[in-house]
Amino acid sequence: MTVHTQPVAEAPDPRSFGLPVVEDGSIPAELRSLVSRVHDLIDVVANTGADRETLAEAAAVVEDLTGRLDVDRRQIGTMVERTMSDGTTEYGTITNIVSGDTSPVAPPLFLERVPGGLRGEVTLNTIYQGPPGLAHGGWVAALLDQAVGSASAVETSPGLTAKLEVNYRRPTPLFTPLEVIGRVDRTEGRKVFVSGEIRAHGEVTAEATALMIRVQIPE
Ligand SMILES: CCCCCCCCCCCCCC(=O)SCCNC(=O)CCNC(=O)[C@H](O)C(C)(C)COP(=O)(O)OP(=O)(O)OC[C@H]1O[C@@H](n2cnc3c(N)ncnc32)[C@H](O)[C@@H]1OP(=O)(O)O
Repeated sequence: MTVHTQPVAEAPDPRSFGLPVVEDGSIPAELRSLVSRVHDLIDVVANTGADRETLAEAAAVVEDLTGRLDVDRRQIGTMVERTMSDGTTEYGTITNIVSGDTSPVAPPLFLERVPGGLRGEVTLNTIYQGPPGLAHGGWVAALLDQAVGSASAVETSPGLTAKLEVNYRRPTPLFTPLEVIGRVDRTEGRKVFVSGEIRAHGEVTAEATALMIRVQIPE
């Protein structure tokens, strides 16, 4: 068995997989603003007590907007290139449901490099509600999957999750800053063993171990 503690490969350029890449700085501020407002809209719509006339008007306005915006769709698999605070270049899928720049559903989770992995902070609203006032377990798993998958990508090279085990230690609250951590524990060829956790008020609410399989880079 070979155990690597150092990066085992250069991060591949997604263009070599035939994927389009946009720089995060080239995403228009107006689009970022729209994404943020639609995120708020989803939360409001899920909880509104507005009267029927207002609801009908809102549905018509949203239908009209949807039609106007449904032009020039990006190619599926479009990636965003960003430079992390330590200078590392990172790639992420632009509509990634957890951290995509243009996904209105994403919390979003932005992760920064720390020794051995990545760390981020996120606060969840009712979009992510499962039990009353608490995060849905599937979303807790999604946050952890993203954190450990991204940690694996920046510490070694990108891969897919082969196995993810989550221990739910405490309920994960909504409207509370959450610390999300992912790290690489060891690598063995294409296998990357990773772990992570979510903390609320410093207490671990969920922890995960996972196995990532690094994708093979085209020659
Ligand atoms: C450039 C692009 C940038 C992208 C940026 C991404 C950012 C990341 C953020 C994303 C975050 C979100 C992340 C997501 O959402 S990833 C999306 C969710 N995951 C998937 O859809 C993955 C589906 N599964 C597969 O595609 C294949 O099974 C994979 C690719 C995983 C392996 O199929 P592949 O044909 O390639 O490999 P192999 O079969 O030769 O196996 C190789 C080795 O691995 C061992 N093994 C395999 N499976 C398991 C298992 N379950 N338990 C234990 N061991 C397992 C196997 O025994 C062998 O070991 P060894 O015999 O060598 O010792």
